[in-house]
Amino acid sequence: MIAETQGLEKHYGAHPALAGVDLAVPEGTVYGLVGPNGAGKTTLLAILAGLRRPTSGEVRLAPPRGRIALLPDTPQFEPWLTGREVVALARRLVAPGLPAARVDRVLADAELTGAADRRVGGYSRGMLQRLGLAATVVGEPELLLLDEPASALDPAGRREVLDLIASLRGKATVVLSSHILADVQEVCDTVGILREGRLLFQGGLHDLLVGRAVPAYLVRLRSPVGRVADRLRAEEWVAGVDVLDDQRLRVSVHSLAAAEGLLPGALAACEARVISLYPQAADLEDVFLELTS
Ligand SMILES: Nc1ncnc2c1ncn2[C@@H]1O[C@H](COP(=O)(O)OP(=O)(O)OP(=O)(O)O)[C@@H](O)[C@H]1O
Repeated sequence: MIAETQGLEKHYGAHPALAGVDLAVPEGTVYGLVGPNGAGKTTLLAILAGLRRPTSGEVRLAPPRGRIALLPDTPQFEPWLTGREVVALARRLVAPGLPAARVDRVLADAELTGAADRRVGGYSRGMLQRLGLAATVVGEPELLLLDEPASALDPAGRREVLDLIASLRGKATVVLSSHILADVQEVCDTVGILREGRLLFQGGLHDLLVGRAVPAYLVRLRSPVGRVADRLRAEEWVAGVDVLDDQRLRVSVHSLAAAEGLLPGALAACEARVISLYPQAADLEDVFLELTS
């Protein structure tokens, strides 16, 4: 593990923001810390970064402090500096030994080459977030802590930041916090679900999704769906059928593997004219609701 905590607690006055967190971040993963507002995500990241002291519990970090970088949720830069100056300053502070050419390299990775000599006071939110990432990775940290890196951005800005984070896989370990579950599902391989200062689940995204939310098939038909829905409901391997509109059915099943063999035959038996048939993977949002409700 590159980062671990044991029995971590943080109280603000009498309020327990973290109530016994055993975090385990495997090296090389993109770890998504998810939870609703106030769950304790920022507090946990700030403790890992050494910016806040825990009330009790242990923190074990494999890299030295200098190889750990935190990007806060709304990075602030002096507005009169240019993007290049911001990143150059970060390099001089955290990794003076690295070649200066690295500044241009990370600016290019963040797609800021064209804007590098403009003052950051005129940057959009998405550009500021990408600049923050560039300034965070310029020192080649081993562990990157990103607090809500994409949450405040529009879809295009989020896309760019998520792509940038995905490109870090294999180069560094990333822990990012988010309350946007689709982002976490897309970019993370390990997930920790935090609620009211407690980890409700921690492990591989795949392990979380498999066997939790009910698996289902989305079936699109050219023929009327009502009769087919009634026939399928009678099958014991079918958990339920929702009629979504006059062409589409959502067929929930007990096991995708069993349904793979049985559903085509059942549709053929009703002489249904099938346009498409898709398995619907469980969604982090469903599982999150199931775990936190
Ligand atoms: N400096 C502080 N003083 C007092 N209470 C605090 C402080 N910082 C956080 N809290 C409280 O601790 C709890 C956890 O806050 P934290 O910011 O860590 O959660 P979060 O999951 O990051 O939430 P958000 O998504 O809203 O940023 C919240 O109830 C918050 O009000």
